[in-house]
Amino acid sequence: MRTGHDLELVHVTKRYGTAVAVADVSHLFVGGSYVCLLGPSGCGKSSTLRMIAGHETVSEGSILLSGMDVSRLPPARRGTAMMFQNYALFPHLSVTDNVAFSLKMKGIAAQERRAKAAAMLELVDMGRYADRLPAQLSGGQQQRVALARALITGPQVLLLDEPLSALDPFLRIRMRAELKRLQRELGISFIHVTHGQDEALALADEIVVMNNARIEQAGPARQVFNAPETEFVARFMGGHNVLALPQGRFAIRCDEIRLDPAGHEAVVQAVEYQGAHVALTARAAGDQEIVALIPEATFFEHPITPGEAVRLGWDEGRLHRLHA
Ligand SMILES: Nc1ncnc2c1ncn2[C@@H]1O[C@H](COP(=O)(O)OP(=O)(O)OP(=O)(O)O)[C@@H](O)[C@H]1O
Repeated sequence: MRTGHDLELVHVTKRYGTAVAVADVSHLFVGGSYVCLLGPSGCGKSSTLRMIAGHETVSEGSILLSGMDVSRLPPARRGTAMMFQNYALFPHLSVTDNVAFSLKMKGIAAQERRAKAAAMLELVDMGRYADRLPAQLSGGQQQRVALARALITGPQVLLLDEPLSALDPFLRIRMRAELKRLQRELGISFIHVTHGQDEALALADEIVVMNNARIEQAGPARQVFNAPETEFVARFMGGHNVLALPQGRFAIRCDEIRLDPAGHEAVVQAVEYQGAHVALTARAAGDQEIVALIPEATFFEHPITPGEAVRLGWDEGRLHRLHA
């Protein structure tokens, strides 16, 4: 559903010399939503984000924000702001001066700059670090400062390039909850580049999966996970088997496969304990590998070891036909 603050890519292509990094991509990013751009290394995610930010020129096509063509505007005049992977804070400036930097460039008076910076630092829970230098902060704290610095410009769209990749796993999960909270509170769009499926599932209202410079599939997180349209999306999102059946190729979630006396014969190759589930990797007729996630309690009623023959079944209705 369109809103007044949508961001729209219309047949956008990015070339570096003869190499095509983004190939004729069109997409509507609905205003006020959290979108994750997901895909393997080199698929064109960062190029897409940098074109939206204005840090990279568009080779062909246009970028519209709130109905206005911003493709040729400088970054500061687009209504977007970008938070970089390495945070890019000025090392010699205090936290407050880093956050207020863009306001200084706009010629806003010192008192107003400080008041706005203080409010932004409160928003990201960094008020008490206002006078420190970046080197005196942890990675997670530097990231909050970088967020405040991006948000102070009042963007309609915040662009985040792998914002969590430099954090340890514990902090990453905390910060992602924080990002989601901020997006909800501010009501603006966040477009977040990641190559982490879990991150995208946890955060996104919409997931846009890119592959080979194109959008392979886009939709609500649950839909992309549960109904992958292509083999690439099924394998990249994980948690699925791709089955070659007489009627065609299908995806089915690994937790939809069960031990079933009436099912297909297979020989167990590996057994992996995963806490809530046990993952059985088995080989069926036609050299087909099938992974079954069996609930832990069910598995341990009759534990299975590699080399054993099992029978695996599923509901036909849970199969999703793959289109490529
Ligand atoms: N400045 C550049 N000059 C030439 N080629 C580039 C440039 N930037 C990116 N590319 C190429 O464009 C393609 C897409 O790169 P991009 O950085 O957009 O991918 P990505 O999906 O963000 O990858 P990653 O997850 O590794 O950051 C890659 O093949 C890359 O080598």
